Amino acid sequence: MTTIQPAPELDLPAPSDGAAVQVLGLVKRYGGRAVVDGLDLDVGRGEIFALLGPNGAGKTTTVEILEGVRRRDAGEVRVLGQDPASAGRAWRDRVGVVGQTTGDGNALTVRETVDHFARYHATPQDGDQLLRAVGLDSTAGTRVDKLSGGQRRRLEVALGVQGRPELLFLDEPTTGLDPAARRQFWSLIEGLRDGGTTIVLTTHYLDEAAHLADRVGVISGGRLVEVAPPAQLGGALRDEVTVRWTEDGAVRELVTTTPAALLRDLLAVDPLGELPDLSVTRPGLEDVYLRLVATPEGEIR
Ligand SMILES: Nc1ncnc2c1ncn2[C@@H]1O[C@H](COP(=O)(O)OP(=O)(O)OP(=O)(O)O)[C@@H](O)[C@H]1O
Repeated sequence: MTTIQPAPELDLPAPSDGAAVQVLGLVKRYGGRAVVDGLDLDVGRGEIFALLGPNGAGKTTTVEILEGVRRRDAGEVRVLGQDPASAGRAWRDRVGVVGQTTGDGNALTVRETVDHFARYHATPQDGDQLLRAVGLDSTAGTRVDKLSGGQRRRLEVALGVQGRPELLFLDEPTTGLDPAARRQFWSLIEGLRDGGTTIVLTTHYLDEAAHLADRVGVISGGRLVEVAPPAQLGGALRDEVTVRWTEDGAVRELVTTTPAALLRDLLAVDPLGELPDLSVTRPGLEDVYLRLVATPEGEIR
């Protein structure tokens, strides 16, 4: 059985004030088609912000523009107070990036890789501490091309936080990790947040967004359709309760914002009657999310 250890403490930068990310009217087009289409976004310092959205919604494009590795066609972007399109080396040192996994390996060991990349940072994390934090201390002598997919992902996360970034971008960080490794990763991220690091992550896992994020932004068709703390996502949609029961052998279903009144009305028809198989269900995060990203025709955008 795998024991989930709390992530060891990392040595982190002191938090500073002001917004970490400010985006206004961001547009990115490919071949005349806007894949990011007037996106506005603010992320506060010290916040964990999760971008959720279906395949092709524009998450990676947005995050890569914020990282300064993709050009935008229009809009204002400030990341740690600077425009990433023109920011220099000193800014790059303050930003950590963990992109979508490449699956590439090399003949260096895990430890050699960590030591190699340490040279690129002014004040890198201690290598032993870093490998312990991502659960790779017992794999330090293994060649990178011999790692499992999940172990490689841990190494990529280690390299992303090695320079003690003030702001960390994580693109689908736990894709390919087993449940225990995901939990360990979550505690690593919480440790970073507790130390003052701002984190912007993209994910397809609703439980991950619900567990980690202070706020979730739902992106669909290149626009942010909603931003809220996970428990408040969907606003009024959350009040739409589904009441189900069986009547004359058939399942009946009604959606209402006033379930008590509906039940009173149903029982008033036959006060001594029963409502077999009665259930009253509030929508979960997944129901709300699917409604937010659906087109008026009910398809996923
Ligand atoms: N270099 C490119 N040239 C042309 N189209 C692109 C390019 N990169 C991305 N796209 C298109 O832009 C749209 C948004 O892609 P993006 O990768 O940002 O989506 P995503 O929300 O990250 O999706 P996923 O969840 O699948 O990773 C998609 O339709 C994609 O095909």
